[in-house]
Amino acid sequence: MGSENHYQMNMVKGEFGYVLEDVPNFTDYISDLPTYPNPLRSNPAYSVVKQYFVDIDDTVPQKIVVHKDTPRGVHFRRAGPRQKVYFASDEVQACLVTCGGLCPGLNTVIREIVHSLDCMYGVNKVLGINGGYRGFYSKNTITLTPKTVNDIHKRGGTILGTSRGGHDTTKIVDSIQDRGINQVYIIGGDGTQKGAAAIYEEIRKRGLKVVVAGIPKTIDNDIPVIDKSFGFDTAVEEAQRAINAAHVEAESAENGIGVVKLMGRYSGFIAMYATLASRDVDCCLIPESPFYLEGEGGLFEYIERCLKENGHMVIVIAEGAGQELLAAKNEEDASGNRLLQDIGLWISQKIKDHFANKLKMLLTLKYIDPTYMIRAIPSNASDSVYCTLLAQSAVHGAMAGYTGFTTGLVNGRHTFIPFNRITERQNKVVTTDRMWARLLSSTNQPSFIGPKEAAEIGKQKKPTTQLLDDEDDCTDERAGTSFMVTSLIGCLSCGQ
Ligand SMILES: Nc1ncnc2c1ncn2[C@@H]1O[C@H](COP(=O)(O)OP(=O)(O)OP(=O)(O)O)[C@@H](O)[C@H]1O
Ligand SMILES: O=P(O)(O)OC[C@H]1O[C@](O)(CO)[C@@H](O)[C@@H]1O
Ligand SMILES: [Mg+2]
Repeated sequence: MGSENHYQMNMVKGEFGYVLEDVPNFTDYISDLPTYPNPLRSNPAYSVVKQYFVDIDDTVPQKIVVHKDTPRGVHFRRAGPRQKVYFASDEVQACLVTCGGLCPGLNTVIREIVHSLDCMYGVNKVLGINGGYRGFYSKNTITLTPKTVNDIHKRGGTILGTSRGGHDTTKIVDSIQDRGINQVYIIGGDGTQKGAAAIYEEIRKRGLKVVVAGIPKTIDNDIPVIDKSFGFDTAVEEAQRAINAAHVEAESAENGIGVVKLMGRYSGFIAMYATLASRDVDCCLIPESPFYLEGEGGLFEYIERCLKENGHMVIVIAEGAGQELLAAKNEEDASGNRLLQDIGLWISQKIKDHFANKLKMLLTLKYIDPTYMIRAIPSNASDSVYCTLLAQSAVHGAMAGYTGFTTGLVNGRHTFIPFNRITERQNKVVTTDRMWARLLSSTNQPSFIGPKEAAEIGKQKKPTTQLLDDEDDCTDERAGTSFMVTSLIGCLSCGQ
């Protein structure tokens, strides 16, 4: 076994190409810390469960499809309760913060962290940071108890409020120190996890016994490594209502077209899965697959064909699709994310103009933008269970002295993932993988790839049985989970 220690990740190498990308622990930078038996041992609910505690050597492979001679590859530490903990119950002062955009399930995660700390570990000092990162140094905190958070999972949004921008590492860590906080739970997307990594690094530099635990939140499902993010199933489910409405409108009119815009700034997962689930969608446009309007193989030609054949059609478009076709806006939000133009409105106008002016064809187009309505609802049943398990994993990890980690589901198992693995790239739909092919074959839409480009892609293609090893390939395979979408279709990223 060899090992390399970095601030954000401890890499342990074993035999047969085994690699453990381990998360930091207090023991990496603080010596002689006292430990305590896990209070769950005497908890009537859990004490009877056989093998309740996770073995120190349990790890979860990132790739589950292997050949007999392939290296064992990257593994992550399995989440779950440990025999020993690094905090006495009355020593813990925890805090929770939510950052970035809204997502179904935020309140469920908040509730479950507060409840897990209390019911499992007897921790009852928990603060809520108001209004995202800037709340650490510019707002009052709120006290969170099992009673005050008891019903919040039934509501959308976040009871703590959220914001973009305002991440000031020094001020945040000063505030953590001043308030005597020693467990920080940070719920948010890719930007938030980058901010959490900076907070963890500063805490470590100061040598503080303070856990930084991330819970990945992204309605767009744009966080890599994990099987999927909470709220995604809910978003796909809720999107069906908008697609159904668009279909009803389109079907009821002569040459009816329904256009539905769904969220997905850089990743078109919601649009892709909502399309696959619906069966009423004739065309799905996502940021990862550039498209064009005019000429052979273009969108207008396809629309004309659909209208001739069926008399109506439904188009789903992700908000980040086709942005290159619009005049650049060059504006950013407070976190530095590029502000997008309304592609749904733009494309609706283009379609109307084309059919009225060029083809002199009468059509009825209805544009539906349900994006914020979808984001604002509470989590559905399967996401609620997922949120609960993520929250419990974060609490178990924190109590066991792990820090600088994000909790996440990898191949259906809960794991602790180093921040740098979560923040180094974005999860995107891979248009050369099977899932996008399934979508194209289900809608019959053009691939918008010219014959020349297709030949190029064909040349680059690896043999079909080759296992995927480099970072652009699918690293998100998962075992069948009980979740609605994943269990039916497989890997969200690559469609294996
Ligand atoms: N590179 C970074 N370093 C430190 N903080 C960051 C960084 N990127 C973003 N943040 C902070 O993280 C918070 C959330 O970031 P952002 O608005 O990009 O949302 P997000 O977490 O990516 O969620 P989503 O994009 O899903 O809405 C903001 O307060 C922002 O200042
Ligand atoms: O309007 P806001 O709050 O900046 O959020 C919009 C963005 O947030 C997201 O929902 C991600 O959280 C994106 O899909 C979307 O582009
Ligand atoms: Mg983001």
